[in-house]
Amino acid sequence: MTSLKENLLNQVAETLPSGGNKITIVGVGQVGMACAFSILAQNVSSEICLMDVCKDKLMGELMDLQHGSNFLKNPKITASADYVESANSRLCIVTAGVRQKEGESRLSLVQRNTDILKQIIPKLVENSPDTIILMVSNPVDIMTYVAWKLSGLPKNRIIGSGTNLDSSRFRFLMSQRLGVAPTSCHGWIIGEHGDSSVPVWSGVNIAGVRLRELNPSIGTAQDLEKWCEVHKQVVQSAYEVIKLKGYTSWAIGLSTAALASAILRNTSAIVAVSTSVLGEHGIDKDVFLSLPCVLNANGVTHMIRQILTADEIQQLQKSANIMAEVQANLKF
Ligand SMILES: NC(=O)C1=CN([C@@H]2O[C@H](COP(=O)(O)OP(=O)(O)OC[C@H]3O[C@@H](n4cnc5c(N)ncnc54)[C@H](O)[C@@H]3O)[C@@H](O)[C@H]2O)C=CC1
Ligand SMILES: CC(=O)C(=O)O
Repeated sequence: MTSLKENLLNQVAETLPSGGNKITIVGVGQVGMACAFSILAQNVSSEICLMDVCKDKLMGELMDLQHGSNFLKNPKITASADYVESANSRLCIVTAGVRQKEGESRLSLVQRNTDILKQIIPKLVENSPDTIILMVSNPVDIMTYVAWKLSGLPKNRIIGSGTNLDSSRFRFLMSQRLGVAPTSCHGWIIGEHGDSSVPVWSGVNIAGVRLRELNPSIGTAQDLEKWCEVHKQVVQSAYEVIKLKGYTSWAIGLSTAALASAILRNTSAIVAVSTSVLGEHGIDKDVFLSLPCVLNANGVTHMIRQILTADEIQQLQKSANIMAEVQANLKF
């Protein structure tokens, strides 16, 4: 018997398996779902594959998102615990793993999340050998290094969400002090996404006016206006939000969607992401840290040679040494 579907649709060609902008998100916890929602709501991709080991949660999240399809741009949303479903992904975003408890540092998660990545990264690459991997799981700089080692991919195609989020927090907090929009406050946080992050006070500017020219001690202990508190608040942000609501999610979801957009739309946006920094600013360790990078369909294609002060370089090298020390004790 001919089905209703066959009577309705006269097939004239095959449907392609993928539209070419597929994103796989591994881990459907608070962060993975905030990434998925931001990507779908902003129409960054029309095809999302969700993956997790927790099958009930995976199916629940899948159905809940699918039921909103009518209010989106007709995305194709799938979910599976089998990595075959992730095949042909342009981008794989990894948010799987444990998160900090109240007061716990990101670095304390390192071995637990390394062990989890061993189950994930090789399977992603096997099914999507041309993919770009965007790491979000913490400690993100070290997890990006681990993913690079496990994947065998070139360094330009392994990226960490890094200090794109810290820089956004910095710009928001500056905007609160100055009463102008966050996007009009220009400033970069580089180095570790975490406790040793480096604020580039020498470059902070509004409309090209460098704040250090107006206040030469900005960011230092001598500054009477205590602008250094803004960076302290950035470092404390995650600890504070985790204390209040148990986890952070919306800001990292939005930050990740912006990075995914730069990759899928090949924009060459300049963003602070975690990348291999061996040889940059005198760093002699094989570690991943954030610097302003050009991000496009080939991943990180360039790093910006920021003009840093001697103190900023020293802080960056300190970040690199901390990363190298933790990496030396990792069991792969
Ligand atoms: N880079 C950044 O700026 C940020 C990073 N994070 C990090 O993101 C990670 C996830 O955080 P949340 O989503 O809040 O945690 P969560 O506990 O809500 O979700 C983690 C998910 O990972 C899944 N998972 C665990 N092992 C897995 C495996 N082998 N394969 C597939 N899925 C697996 C779990 O089932 C769970 O659904 C944490 O490491 C957290 O520290 C969180 C916020 C910001
Ligand atoms: C948890 C974390 O890394 C953040 O929100 O910055």
